[in-house]
Amino acid sequence: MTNNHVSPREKSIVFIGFMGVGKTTIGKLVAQKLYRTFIDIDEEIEKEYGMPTQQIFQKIGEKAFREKEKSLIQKFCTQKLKIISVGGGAFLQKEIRDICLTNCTVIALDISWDSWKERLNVIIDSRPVLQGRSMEEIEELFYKRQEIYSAHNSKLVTDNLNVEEIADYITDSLKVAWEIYS
Ligand SMILES: Nc1ncnc2c1ncn2[C@@H]1O[C@H](COP(=O)(O)OP(=O)(O)O)[C@@H](O)[C@H]1O
Ligand SMILES: O=C(O)C1=C[C@@H](OP(=O)(O)O)[C@@H](O)[C@H](O)C1
Ligand SMILES: [Mg+2]
Repeated sequence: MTNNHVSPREKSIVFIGFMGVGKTTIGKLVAQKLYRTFIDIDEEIEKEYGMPTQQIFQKIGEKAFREKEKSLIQKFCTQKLKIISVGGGAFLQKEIRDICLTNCTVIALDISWDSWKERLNVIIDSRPVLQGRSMEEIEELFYKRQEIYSAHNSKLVTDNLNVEEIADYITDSLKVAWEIYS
């Protein structure tokens, strides 16, 4: 089942981008502004396993996490009218990229390395992928991952914007696009 036949207005919206760029925060705000249901795929995975991501990686392993990530993305991204934030590693899987791009409007949130590194302290405890890596290794991962985020419908560079400004900009842009295509 796909929902690639649905109108742009009804398509679910998916936020992608590197860990800590703001997908969960912005997704939640955009959902509120558009009166839509918000789904955070990491939160759904955590609910299924009954433990935080950190523990899922430690006790069950990344492979199981990635399988669950794929099946939940398949489940929610084929529904209409949802606002969905996927984890920063989701687009490593081609199947996930295809599901999202076929069924949804994919918005990439981008940030420069200089701005992002200020955020590392806030996020590191809950991001197993970043732990035990040097700053140089994290920087390398940051740039390597940019390739997978290039598969999108639109992109916003978020440097120097607060979360309200970002959510307002995205909401307004979506409304304009929906008017044009209606
Ligand atoms: N535009 C922004 N400016 C400042 N802090 C931000 C911004 N967007 C997100 N944050 C903060 O960065 C951290 C990571 O945000 P989060 O939404 O969890 O990112 P992601 O889901 O992409 O990993 C949170 O503490 C959040 O409050
Ligand atoms: O980039 C990644 O590999 C991951 C990103 C995380 O989500 P956020 O991008 O919301 O931090 C979460 O899915 C998990 O820790 C793995
Ligand atoms: Mg998140």
